Amino acid sequence: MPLLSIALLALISLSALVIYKYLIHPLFLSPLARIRSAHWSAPLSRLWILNARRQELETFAIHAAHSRLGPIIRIAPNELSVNNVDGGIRTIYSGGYEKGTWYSNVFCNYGVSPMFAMSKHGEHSKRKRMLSNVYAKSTLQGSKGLDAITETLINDRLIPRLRELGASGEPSEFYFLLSAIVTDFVSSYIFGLSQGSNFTQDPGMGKKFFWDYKARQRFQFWPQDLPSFTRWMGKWVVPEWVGAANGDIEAWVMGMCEGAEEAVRRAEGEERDWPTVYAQLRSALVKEDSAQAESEGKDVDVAEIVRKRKLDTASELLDHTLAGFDTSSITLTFLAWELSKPAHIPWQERLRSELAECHSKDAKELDALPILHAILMETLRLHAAIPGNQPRITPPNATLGPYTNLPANIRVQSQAWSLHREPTVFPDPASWDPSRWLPPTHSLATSSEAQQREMQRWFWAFGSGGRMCVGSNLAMLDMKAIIAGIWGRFRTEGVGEGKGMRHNGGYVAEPVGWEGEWCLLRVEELSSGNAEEQ
Ligand code: HEM
Repeated sequence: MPLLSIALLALISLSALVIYKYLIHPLFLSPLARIRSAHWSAPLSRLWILNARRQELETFAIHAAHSRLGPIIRIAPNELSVNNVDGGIRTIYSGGYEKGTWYSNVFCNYGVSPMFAMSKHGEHSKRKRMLSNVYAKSTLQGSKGLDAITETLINDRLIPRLRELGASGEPSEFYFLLSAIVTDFVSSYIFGLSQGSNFTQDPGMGKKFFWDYKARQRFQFWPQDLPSFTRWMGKWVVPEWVGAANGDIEAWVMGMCEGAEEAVRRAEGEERDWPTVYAQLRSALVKEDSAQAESEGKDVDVAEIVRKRKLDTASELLDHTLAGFDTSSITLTFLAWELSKPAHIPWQERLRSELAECHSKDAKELDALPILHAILMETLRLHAAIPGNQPRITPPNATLGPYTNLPANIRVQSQAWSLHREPTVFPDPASWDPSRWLPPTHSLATSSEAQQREMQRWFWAFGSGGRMCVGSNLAMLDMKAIIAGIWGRFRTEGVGEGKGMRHNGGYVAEPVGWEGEWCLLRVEELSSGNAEEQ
């Protein structure tokens, strides 16, 4: 056979193979071919979804596609999005579907994975068992240390700061203020009040951290979705200053860890200065490594274990600090904005009356207030801080809704944005209406008991299953304390058109801002009534 014919034959075979692999199989033969596509190109390439992710518009693109095509859609050759509870989030997030590398590509600190980024179930659940107890509702509500932290943060930091802002007569940026107070809250519980941040009284430091964090977040797409390409392109896609900002955050958290370690060694002082989460993780890691050393017949050296585990500890607690700061500040900023709209002033007044009736304002009592709870739940629904995709990887022979025998290693994702806008569950889903969450016996309630149960099943602000938010109870507690601290004695009013309060359409939905402003509010201190300290 002449050489030319052999080459031609090879070329034809290669072309046939390429056509089969990249056209015929994904379009007609793949088990995913039965599933409706969000975009004509989705069965053939990831370009459409990657482009939406790069522009941080994915959440909206996926939502529009679900609204058109139903609860299970194909968004790339090997990627699905699912917007359903039964046959959807209940299957995907209740075990068996691992996290994959999407999280570990960016959520590693000091080069070490915290539990959030651990891809395998075994190591993740071991770490989660070490920490769940300090974040349990009963632990938090019974913690004298947290009680004292709350009192200091609200009475000595937040209220005086609001008073200053009110007295100035100028509108104030609430995104900064709320970021500062939630960071102080979460870092004080983790590391102890004296070791935690004090951004509320030092807004300059708070802003530095805020901008370092934004730098870290803005370039996440590249290493997260295109890790090999990013390694190859380096600073051409992720500028060097992002690494520097990240380094500053790591150094700051390491400083808090070192302060907490000293507090543990001193083992005395006020309850509010005890580093609850740090001490718990330290003791669990020491226990684990001591057992290992004993089983190998070696001496146990606690100081050496603490030194060896320094980065594991810091990485875990950096993640909790950032998770607590970012999500709660976004939620509270949207809440402040909603409550300050002229149409929602009646909700502000109802909240104030409810708070006036509540005397001790301890965590348990605040938790039981229906209006406060309804306002927060409605904000978490409409303005979920993590409304974007939470990807997982299918195990072999997975079943999702009517689709059986799905292959392993398919990326599947759900998003709170769409679950929370399901009109059959949340009527008039685009409107902020706390009354839907009020108990059916309340005079302003609009949902029956059965509707409330259904809303709870679809409510996904904190995720679900084994990877659900470990800090959800702390978040609810600190946000309720902050809301009570503000609207118990201050009135707020929106300034301008709120153009900055549009959601980002990525994994996290912070308000995107407009000309350097997010949520500008005017604050006024009320002279009477609810002015008791917490
Ligand atoms: C409004 C406040 C909060 C919201 C809306 C929120 C939301 C979430 C969501 C949706 C997840 C699952 C994410 C995923 O799998 O992709 C998550 C996980 C997590 N959150 Fe939160 N969170 C909040 C506050 C906090 C706080 C205060 C902490 C601090 C302790 C925290 C620590 C974590 C951690 C460590 C995980 C990973 C859990 C695991 O891997 O098992 N979060 N959060």
